[in-house]
Amino acid sequence: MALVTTKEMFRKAYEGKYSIGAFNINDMEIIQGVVNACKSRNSAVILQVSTGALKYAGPDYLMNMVDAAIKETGIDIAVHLDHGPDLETVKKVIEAGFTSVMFDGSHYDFEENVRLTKEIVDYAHARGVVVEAELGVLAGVEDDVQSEKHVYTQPDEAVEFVQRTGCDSLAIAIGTSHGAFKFAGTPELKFDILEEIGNRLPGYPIVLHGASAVSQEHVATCNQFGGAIKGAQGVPKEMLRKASEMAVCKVNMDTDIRLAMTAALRKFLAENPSEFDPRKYMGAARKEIQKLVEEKIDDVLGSANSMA
Ligand SMILES: O=C(CO)COP(=O)(O)O
Ligand SMILES: O=C[C@H](O)COP(=O)(O)O
Ligand SMILES: [Zn+2]
Ligand SMILES: [Zn+2]
Repeated sequence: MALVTTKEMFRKAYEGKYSIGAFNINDMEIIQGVVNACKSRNSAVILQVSTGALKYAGPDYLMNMVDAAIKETGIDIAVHLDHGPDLETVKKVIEAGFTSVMFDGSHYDFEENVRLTKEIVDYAHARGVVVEAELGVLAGVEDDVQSEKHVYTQPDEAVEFVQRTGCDSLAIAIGTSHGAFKFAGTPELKFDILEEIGNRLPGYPIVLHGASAVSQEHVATCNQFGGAIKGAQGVPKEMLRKASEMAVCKVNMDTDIRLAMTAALRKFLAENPSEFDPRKYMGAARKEIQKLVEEKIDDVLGSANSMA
């Protein structure tokens, strides 16, 4: 049982052809739902914190809840900064005890991304913290930057980028995007790019952002009980499974947690109109998150017993 970096997790995941789930955390119920599922499956996990979550909950609240989760469950947990924008934020979370940071320089040009990422890597490695970087741009809104089209990661650039920066893992763009509306038509991912990067960087862990599957059941439940979420579509489970068997070692999911939580809350409150005890409705949300994460481990990630 420990607070760990992702180093050993990724080594085992790569060899075992599975991936580790990286779930965004914002409050206690999300943390508990996720780690209870991981405990029940004996799975390692990454809990990741966006700058929005840092603002909402604060690094110390989140870190102390994660410490409690480790104590309670005994599972291996890495605490990771998601889409870190600058060195200042990186310094702040390392100070709070995070074991892994992402620097997202994907919206800079290649040379600037290399330079800034290298600076973060030097700072983090000197403190025993690992670094995820990003190359290529996901379509949609990312880090407050809107991109109409995917800018797929070029395998040549990926190899050069990893060699020059020394980053520990790399997020690539192969057609996924953030949020609940990933594809207008038939879902398609560029597996040829992932395959080539995997061949050119053997043993190197690749990260897939925007990897929520968007449960149609959760969307339907939201809509049945007062929601208005139209045309939501995620990455098909089989594609995520395939990516996990390839070089992808970290699968990022936030939207799926949001949908599970919202569906459970809407349903509970609609069906129990006289109830106003937060422990009842937040408890229902926590339970739904746990069920979601257990299904992820079983059907998508393949990370059960990764603690053994
Ligand atoms: O990539 C993510 C966080 O970095 C989350 O992606 P989703 O929006 O698909 O859940
Ligand atoms: O990549 C983005 C994550 O889904 C986090 O979203 P957020 O910035 O709204 O917390
Ligand atoms: Zn980005
Ligand atoms: Zn992301």
